[in-house]
This record gives sequence, C-alpha cells and structure tokens, in this order.
Amino acid sequence: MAVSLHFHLWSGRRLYGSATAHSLQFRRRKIVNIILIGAQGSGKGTQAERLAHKLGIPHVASGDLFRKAIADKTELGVQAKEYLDRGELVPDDITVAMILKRLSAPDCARGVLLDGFPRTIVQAQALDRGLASAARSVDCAVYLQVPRDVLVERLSGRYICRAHQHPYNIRTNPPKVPGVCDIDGSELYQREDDRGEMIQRRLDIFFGETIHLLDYYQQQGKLIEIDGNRSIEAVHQQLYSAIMERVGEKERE
Ligand SMILES: Nc1ncnc2c1ncn2[C@@H]1O[C@H](COP(=O)(O)OP(=O)(O)O)[C@@H](O)[C@H]1O
Repeated sequence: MAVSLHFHLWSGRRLYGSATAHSLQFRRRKIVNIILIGAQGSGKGTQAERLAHKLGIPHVASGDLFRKAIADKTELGVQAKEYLDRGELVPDDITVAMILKRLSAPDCARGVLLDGFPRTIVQAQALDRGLASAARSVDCAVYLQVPRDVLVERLSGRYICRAHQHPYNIRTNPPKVPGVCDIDGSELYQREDDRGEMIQRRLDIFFGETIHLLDYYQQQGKLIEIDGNRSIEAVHQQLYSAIMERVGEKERE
C-alpha cells in the first residue's frame, strides 16, 4: 500500500511564524507522537484524555472517529459500520486512510496522542511510512497492561457521554449524578459493543492480533509498559513520568 502523508507544513511555518512572536520556547518543544496500546477496558481513553491535555497535543481515537463517521452517515461511516457492529477490526486500508488524513490536519503539527491505532502490524508500518514522509516518527508506544478478568469487569460497567465520549465506570469511576456527564452534562450511554459476547470477541482480537505490536515497538526500543490495573491517578502519574523521561521534555505549562 503506497501511502504518503502531506502534513500542512505551510500551516506549520505559519504556526512557527506566529509562534516566533511569542517565544523561542515554542520552537524548542519537540514534536511528540505517542501511541497508546491497550485492550478494551484498559483505560486508554481515560488516560489519553488526561495525557493529551497535559502535553498540549490532540487525542486522536480511531474508535471515536469511526463512531462520528457512522453518526454523520459519511461514506467512511457506511463502510465501517458493519465491522463495528460485529466487533471486528475495520480493514487496514480504510483505517489507515482515515488516520493519516486526520494526522495531516494542522492541529497535529505539534504532535499527536493516538488511541486505538495502530491495531495491526500493517497499520503500524503504514503509520511509520506516513510519519516519515513528514520527517516525523513515533516517539513511544505505551502498553497499558490489565488482566483479562479485570477488563471484562470494567467493560460491563463502562458508560460514555453522548456528546464528547468522556468515559465513566459505574464501579471505579462513577459520575457525580448517575447517567449524566460531569463535564458537559450530556447523557451517558453503554456502547452496543460493551455487551455480552461482543466483549469477548473484541478481547480475542486484541490478545490474538494487536498484542503483536508490543514486539514491533520493543524491537524499535520504543515500548513502554505500564501497570494499568491501579487507580486512574496512579496510572496517569506513572504514564506521564515515563513519557517525559523518554521524550526528555519538561511538562508544558
Ligand atoms: N485501528 C483500528 N483498526 C480497525 N478497526 C478499528 C480500529 N480502531 C477502532 N476500530 C473499530 O472501532 C471499534 C471501536 O473501537 P474503540 O472505541 O477503540 O473501542 P475498543 O477500544 O473497545 O475496541 C473497534 O471494535 C473496531 O471495530
């Protein structure tokens, strides 16, 4: 698959141009491209939200992009819906094209936190090629390790806000008002694929296929493994310091 990625460098220059008026600090900030790898219910979305905010880079979640495309009834949404309904992976070519298009948007010029992508070696290789075409690369791939029985427990209690996909768990991370998002007040709902045998099917895909990404990034010296079976805050602290150590940057203000 010949994939090329054309970041909007002119907008990057314009961004640099406008940033030179502020301070050289902006220039010193490295572009940070981070991948979060984890099974369903591992806390990828919860941790990604916090981390992206702290690092000042966009949180790009492949599942959210698919769900929005389905809700908007776009051509991508029509293509992807049957796979999501079956809890299967959307074909690599469709997924890669969607993500590389999203990464070429100006807001990703300073880096990106990828959640749920890549999930296959083909996707990982396409991402590496796409980033390389813009003289960028993955800085680190973080694996959130959580035992399978804990994942099933978490997924059965997962609720998500209708407006912005803020994740909750009725047992471990409940909203202040049942059924209502603390942040934007929208209704919380349980995803179709967080029910019954769909949970097991998606976990089988993760532990049968996506798990091979760990070797892929380990061989590149980019893998960070984090114990995800602790409190949200404890995981966040370990995750953030591990990434800062790897990227060698001070926390953005
Ligand atoms: N990188 C990907 N490749 C293929 N399909 C994907 C990818 N990311 C998400 N999907 C599809 O979107 C669905 C929802 O993804 P997501 O919201 O990340 O939930 P989960 O982490 O529980 O799988 C997946 O079950 C799959 O059908």
